[in-house]
Amino acid sequence: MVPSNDAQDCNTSNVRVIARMRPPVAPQKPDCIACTSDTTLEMKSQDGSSLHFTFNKVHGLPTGAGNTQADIFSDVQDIVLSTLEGLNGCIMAYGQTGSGKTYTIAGDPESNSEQGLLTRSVNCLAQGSKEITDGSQFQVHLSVVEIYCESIKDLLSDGPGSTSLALQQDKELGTIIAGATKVALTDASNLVELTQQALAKRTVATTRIDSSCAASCGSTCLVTLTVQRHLPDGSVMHGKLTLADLAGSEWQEDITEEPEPETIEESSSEERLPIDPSLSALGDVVKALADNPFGRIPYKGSMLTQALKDTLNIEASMAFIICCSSAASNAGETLSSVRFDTLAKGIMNTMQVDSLSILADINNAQQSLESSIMKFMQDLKEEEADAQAPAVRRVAGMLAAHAQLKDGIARLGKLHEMIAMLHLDTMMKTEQIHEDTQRLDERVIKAEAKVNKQTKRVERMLAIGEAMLGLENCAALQALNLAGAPES
Ligand SMILES: Nc1ncnc2c1ncn2[C@@H]1O[C@H](COP(=O)(O)OP(=O)(O)OP(=O)(O)O)[C@@H](O)[C@H]1O
Repeated sequence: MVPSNDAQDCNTSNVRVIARMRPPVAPQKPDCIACTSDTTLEMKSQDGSSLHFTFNKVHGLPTGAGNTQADIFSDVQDIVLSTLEGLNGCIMAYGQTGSGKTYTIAGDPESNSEQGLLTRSVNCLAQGSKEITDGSQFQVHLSVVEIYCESIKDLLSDGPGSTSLALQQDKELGTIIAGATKVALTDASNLVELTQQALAKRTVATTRIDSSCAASCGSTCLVTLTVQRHLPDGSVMHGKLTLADLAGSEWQEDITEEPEPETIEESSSEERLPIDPSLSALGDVVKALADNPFGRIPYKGSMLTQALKDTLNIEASMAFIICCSSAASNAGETLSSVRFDTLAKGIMNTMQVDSLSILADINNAQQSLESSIMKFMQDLKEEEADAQAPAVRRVAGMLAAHAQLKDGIARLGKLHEMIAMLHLDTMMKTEQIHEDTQRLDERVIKAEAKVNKQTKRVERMLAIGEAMLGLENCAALQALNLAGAPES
């Protein structure tokens, strides 16, 4: 069996699998596993046959990529930074006890070169948030818990209830560990103390028979960095990064007997289960994601998989760091670890197949849409020819009606103007007539007064005339009398 997945670019794939070889510790037995390039591992069996495994990146001697803590971080740095954009990510260290999982995740926070992914991630978030200049405000919180025998313990607190925390669903934040201490971080300055405190509180991993548990358990440490980004428009983005230092991946049959150097054939049985039930559940989730990432994923299988739900899905970025030893005595475990990689790579392949089939669907849909549009255009052209003449006539009729209407409106406007002028003229004339009438009235009054005056004069003259006539008559009578006219 030779897994033959092609290596993907380590910094672009949503799911990446990285192998990290732990340097041999003297006096380990001769190497049985070696890096053959910075993406391939070769595992030699005692009979001279060999298996080859391909990863996104292989770190270790003699020909693998650099194996420093900084080298490992550079493979996952983009996942860390994506949390500033409101995305989720998960980086898991998987491998047998002593293979370097804690060294990879925590390292030595006091030493610059030995700092693990945690300290480097916090520094990276602090630097990355400074480089975002759109006015966003960032808050980063750290919580560290241990999952041991399906019980969640707060590693940053000794308070009451800190040993049996529960998982809860939050509308905005997704899956949260209720009551877990959250420490606000601005930089990595207090990480030395916090990391030491958390490591000291961690249950000593019991990968051999554990009398306190029904099933033998290992201790998994989950370090969560939550990022809140307050945007200038008032909205808030949430990103979450989980660093998982998984329980040792020893296999069940190994706990009953001292490990013997195995042949590859003996150790390649796929029936065996990891010693830690939560690792079995993790394997189920990874397998389900590989088979059908849009199907039902069995997160409920363990506390670990439930806690990882937000960061272990196809919308999140995932990195599996397979820590392994090159020593022959660890061949069985190393083979199991790299087999886990095959599962994880299955997710990657399924996602690629899915995206390829989605792309193919989109292409098909696009092609059928294009041909529908072409046909529609053709039909339209034909119909246009038939429909054009009556349509043009209709339009011409409408244009003529419109012109008539415009003309009518213009004439109406002129008429309105004329009426207004006429009205003004009538008003002016009425006023003139009114003034003339007044003047006439005044003249009539004056004339009447004059006539009255004349009439009175005439009446007076008449009266004088009558009086004179009377006097004349009297005088004539007197003269007659004086002349001796007979008395009557
Ligand atoms: N790549 C490495 N370079 C240098 N030292 C390493 C490396 N990997 C592991 N070590 C050393 O090996 C020892 C065991 O490593 P570590 O504790 O990280 O293993 P582990 O896988 O976490 O084991 P456990 O499952 O018991 O927690 C430590 O002393 C660590 O410093």
